[in-house]
Amino acid sequence: MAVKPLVAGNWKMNGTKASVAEFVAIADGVSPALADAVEVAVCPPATLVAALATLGRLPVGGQDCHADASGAHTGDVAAEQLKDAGATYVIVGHSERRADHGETDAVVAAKARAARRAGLVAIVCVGETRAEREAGRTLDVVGTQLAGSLPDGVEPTNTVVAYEPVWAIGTGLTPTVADVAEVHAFVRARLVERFGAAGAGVRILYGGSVKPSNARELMAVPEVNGALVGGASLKAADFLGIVAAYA
Ligand SMILES: O=C[C@H](O)COP(=O)(O)O
Repeated sequence: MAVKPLVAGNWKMNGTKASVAEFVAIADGVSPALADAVEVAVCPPATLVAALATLGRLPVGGQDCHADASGAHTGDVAAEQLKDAGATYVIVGHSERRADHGETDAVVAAKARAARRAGLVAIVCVGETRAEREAGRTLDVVGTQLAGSLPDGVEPTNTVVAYEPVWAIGTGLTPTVADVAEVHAFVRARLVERFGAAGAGVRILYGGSVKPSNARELMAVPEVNGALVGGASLKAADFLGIVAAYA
């Protein structure tokens, strides 16, 4: 099934009001022809979601959401609040959330359900640690995370999966093309097995040290339907250099 790729920037805990100019520079760099070929989105910190979304230039996403729609959860953001701020996407289950906040697969699935309830598309992250890869457990780990983190009823319109090997995030290291191909083929097979035809259309992004210099090679891997980009999404020139893999 032909799917339109997605390149999403995850600004993580970076950015202030001054970063709006960088977002505008990214949007300015996405020509109509490029926009036909690839969807480009930015997930800024929660403080900037409304400011960027209000511009109406590119889809915007949150980086996390609470499973509840409202209530006594100091410091958390509901999917409904992100939607209200103009978000289209929300990342859930990023390995930094899993590590820093002890998020389990069940918690991630509850957040993905919350995203759907609010009308957001959940970008559900999975990926193995270095120790797990070295122990030959990559597919086991990714399979378990997928089974536990994806709620029932996944459709291409409500869910994106991001495969992000933890050891590749922010390190400059990437898996070989063959390793990326193996994991993405595995993820696709699991999606189709569980969700049937819908699973064939769900976009599977690769994330972890994607740069302008390696984007073309990584984006050409079968079943890689785009990228989730951290550090290189903070500068418009770098991010657009990655998006250009689809030009
Ligand atoms: O969500 C994005 C990933 O964690 C990748 O980060 P990175 O591109 O800085 O390696």
